[in-house]
Amino acid sequence: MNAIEINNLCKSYPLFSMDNLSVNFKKGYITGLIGPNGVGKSTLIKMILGMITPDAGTIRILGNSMPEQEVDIKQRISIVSDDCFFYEHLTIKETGKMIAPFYSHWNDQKFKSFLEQFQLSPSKRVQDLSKGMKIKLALAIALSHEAELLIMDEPTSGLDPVFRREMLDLLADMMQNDNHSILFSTHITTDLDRIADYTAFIHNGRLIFNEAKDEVLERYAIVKGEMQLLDTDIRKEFVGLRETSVGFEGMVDNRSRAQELFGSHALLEQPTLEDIMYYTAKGVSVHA
Ligand SMILES: Nc1ncnc2c1ncn2[C@@H]1O[C@H](COP(=O)(O)OP(=O)(O)OP(=O)(O)O)[C@@H](O)[C@H]1O
Repeated sequence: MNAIEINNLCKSYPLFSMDNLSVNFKKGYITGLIGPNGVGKSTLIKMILGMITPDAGTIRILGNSMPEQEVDIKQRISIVSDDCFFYEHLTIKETGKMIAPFYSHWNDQKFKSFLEQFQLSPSKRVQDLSKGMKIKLALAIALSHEAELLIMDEPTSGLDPVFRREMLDLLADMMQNDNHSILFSTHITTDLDRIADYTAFIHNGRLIFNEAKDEVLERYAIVKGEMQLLDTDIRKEFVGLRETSVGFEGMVDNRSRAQELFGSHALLEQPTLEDIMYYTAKGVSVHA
């Protein structure tokens, strides 16, 4: 069962295009959406949320079609992003009061308890909140109306490491309930190391992979060796390659193939999600 199903989604801007992107995000899991700057993560999330109209393609969320069933969908999802809009002149308490009637499952007790936990004073005005505090407010709202799907666009970028950790723990707790799903777009791949079950990697408007995180980390490998191991054919095996005067370091997307090719002549290491992002973005022409 999928929380989000995207089929043949297209969107073109003068200097960017997403062509026929198809991807499903599984229900009951946390999927991390990763990719370098400007590859289309926010564009994808905004299309999912109906904030941008796709040129073509279909989007289904929790079994319902966007935008046709947007009103029902919005009751069942929560959004946290650093451009969540709040009225600047309202206090936190007034903001909660204003938002509550929009949700049939709003839980005011929960909202108050998150404000306390996040050390947000109800009498403080939105205009006086820091960027990180606004994210905390968005999260308190998001977690207070029994949403089944939480969509987060770069939620941790304005947060200090202490609250970031606290937030990741909260999300992990939320996942104890099988009915919940999270789509979490971020540059901070270490956050995903901690909590993501699946990782979807987008590059230049294309989906590179959407797989269980642990399988991705096992499939890819960093290969380190001496320059004489490289020839034209071997170079083509690399997703990304970085050469120095003393040797090379590159990434392949098939660890078993690399083991066959290099045997004990090269060192194979497990990459991090950040390595995978770096080498895929840079390609084979990286020189140190
Ligand atoms: N309204 C727009 N008009 C023209 N180009 C746009 C518009 N919105 C986004 N773009 C372009 O589309 C591309 C993808 O942008 P998007 O914000 O989706 O990237 P991103 O992967 O979320 O990046 P980041 O990680 O930096 O937030 C970028 O090249 C951006 O300049």
